[in-house]
Amino acid sequence: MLAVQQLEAGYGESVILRDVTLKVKPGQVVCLLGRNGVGKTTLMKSIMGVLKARKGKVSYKEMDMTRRSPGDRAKQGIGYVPQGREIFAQLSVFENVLLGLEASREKKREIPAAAIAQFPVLPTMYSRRGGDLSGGQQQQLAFARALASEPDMLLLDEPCEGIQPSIVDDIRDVIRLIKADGRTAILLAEQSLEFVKSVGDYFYILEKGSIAWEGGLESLDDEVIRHYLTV
Ligand SMILES: Nc1ncnc2c1ncn2[C@@H]1O[C@H](COP(=O)(O)OP(=O)(O)OP(=O)(O)O)[C@@H](O)[C@H]1O
Repeated sequence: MLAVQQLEAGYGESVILRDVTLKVKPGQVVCLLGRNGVGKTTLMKSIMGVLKARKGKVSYKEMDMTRRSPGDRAKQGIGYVPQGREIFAQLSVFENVLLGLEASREKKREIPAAAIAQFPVLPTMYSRRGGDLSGGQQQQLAFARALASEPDMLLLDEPCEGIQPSIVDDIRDVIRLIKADGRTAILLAEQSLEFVKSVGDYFYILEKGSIAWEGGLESLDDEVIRHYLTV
């Protein structure tokens, strides 16, 4: 479904990602792990097209996306919940969700019920400004905005960062529901091992901008964790 091949990307003079190759199959939850600053967000941005690849290829559903715009990638069915959420503070909660509809493949007028079903608090806040919501509520809004386009691939960049435990549990439930439904694949960058182990099917570990390890849940043992993830 998603294939990243020998990707190189960076900022200005600095090369951050080198020779990154990974795959996400339909319906799979693939987790991207690694210590702070190894390049997880840079990889997410490169897959979404917010950051241009310098070398290598990003393909989605067998289509070469490497030179396509982020909007184009969204229209092909890639949803993105960026790190830090990037809610439009001055727009209302409703307008923020509507922005997700803009990315839909077909021109839809109504927010799909499934996009907000897991976040019942959001409709009660539709007229409030996005910037007035708490961090956890903003994260729910970022999910709803991404789900409004009914993506079949969802990029989640550290969705639990700075979020209170009850909302983390809600996010876990949403990911599990998406997984059980089987229609949307997920690439999840996350620091919390406990969280990724509870939802992930397959794991990649980034170290200094390259894939240093990959494997299934059973092989993500204490030795791997100590070697690549312990700070
Ligand atoms: N806009 C930018 N300009 C220059 N360098 C950047 C920029 N964004 C990130 N970097 C650098 O790229 C490297 C990788 O950062 P990135 O945010 O991708 O890592 P990460 O694994 O997502 O880290 P974290 O878990 O802390 O979010 C870091 O050294 C960071 O300082």
